[in-house]
Amino acid sequence: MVLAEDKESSLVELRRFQPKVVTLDLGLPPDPANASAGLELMEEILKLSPSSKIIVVTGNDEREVAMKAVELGAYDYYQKPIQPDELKLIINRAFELANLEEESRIHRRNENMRFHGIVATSPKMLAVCQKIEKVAPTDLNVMLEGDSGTGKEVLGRAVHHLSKKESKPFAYLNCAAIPENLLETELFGYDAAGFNQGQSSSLGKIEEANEGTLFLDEVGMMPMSLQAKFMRVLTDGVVERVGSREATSVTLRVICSANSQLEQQVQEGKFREDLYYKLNEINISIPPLSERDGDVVLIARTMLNKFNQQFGRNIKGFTKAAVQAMEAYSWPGNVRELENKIKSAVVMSENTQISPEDLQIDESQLREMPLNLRQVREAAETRAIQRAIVLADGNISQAAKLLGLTRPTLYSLMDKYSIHS
Ligand SMILES: Nc1ncnc2c1ncn2[C@@H]1O[C@H](COP(=O)(O)OP(=O)(O)OP(=O)(O)O)[C@@H](O)[C@H]1O
Repeated sequence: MVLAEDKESSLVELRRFQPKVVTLDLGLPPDPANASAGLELMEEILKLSPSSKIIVVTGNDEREVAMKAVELGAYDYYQKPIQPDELKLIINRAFELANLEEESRIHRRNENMRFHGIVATSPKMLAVCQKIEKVAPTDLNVMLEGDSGTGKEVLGRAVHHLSKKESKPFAYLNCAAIPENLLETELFGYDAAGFNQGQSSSLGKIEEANEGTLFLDEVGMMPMSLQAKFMRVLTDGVVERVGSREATSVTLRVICSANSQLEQQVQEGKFREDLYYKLNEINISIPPLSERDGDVVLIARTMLNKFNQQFGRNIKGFTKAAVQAMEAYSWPGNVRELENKIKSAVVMSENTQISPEDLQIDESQLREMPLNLRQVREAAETRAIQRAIVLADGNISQAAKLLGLTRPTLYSLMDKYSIHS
């Protein structure tokens, strides 16, 4: 419990402690008989800490003032003389409500963060998630472009789960992982009747995905001969299995992933232009991890929890030096590399906190920092704010406290740097 005797000291304590519940006697010095200073203070408290529950304490004959306070945002009022047991009851109820509201805020935020397995807080990735939400319900084909390990597959699956086809099949095929001669049967299926080799017929991924979504990973690796055949599936809506002349109707939405060289492949005649445009109805470009301010630490913490559970470990967090190293590292292998480094650190570390050595970060890959002072300051402020928000689990009051700022100042900085909680 924190006590304050006047307006100034109560505002100082409020900034320091961000209390969940405040009891406020409206009769403040220097004129305790007049409630107007008390009401003004109440409004200031609510501006600084909107989630605080304020219980105003008024004189016995000040019911009207009490009602006015409630109208202005007080949670409840209590008329003197004080009966400790009664007041305690009201205070306990206020704490319960404040806790419930906080839980629900955390829950809502976690829901947002767990956007189908995608952990993100950076403006760039939040913009990608917004695009995905927008495009998912349309039936347009989507091309996800980005470097290896940036999360194209998880995002592709999110498109399917957010689409009208969620309850329909989702079939996945990695065009780079299957030898060229087997890719055709994987994709189009196989009809044993056309051959005499004792093999049984099989359904291809196209038919498997019928009425749902087909995800083609690394579509740029599809050989030219199959590109022509696949283009026919998309334009005519029919598929013929290898060894068969019979055409089966299919309706498909295709999501594919590609690296940044696909457009060049098209220019060089190595990938069909018509297929490229058919698959690229919507293009979503996924930024490398090094361009996602604040994501590294957030993803690292999420993965630490996941691997602690998976491997029965109890590593508490990251040392300051580890956080700095993670932020300065360029992550050429993107999220997959981060995932692997955290996994190996969780399994191997002998410490309670993960150190830079546990992460085996290659120091030659640490990024150079800019020299321009404004840029340095802005980047540092952005990172510090994002880190504080992550450490405070999204609680802005808590984050402001960690940063030594007031909530309104933090909000205006978040606005300035387009940081979302
Ligand atoms: N934003 C994210 N939050 C949490 N996990 C992620 C995120 N992005 C990727 N991952 C994880 O990182 C790993 C690599 O992601 P994914 O396979 O989707 O990348 P990719 O771009 O398809 O890679 P590649 O091009 O090499 O196939 C996966 O284990 C995935 O779950």
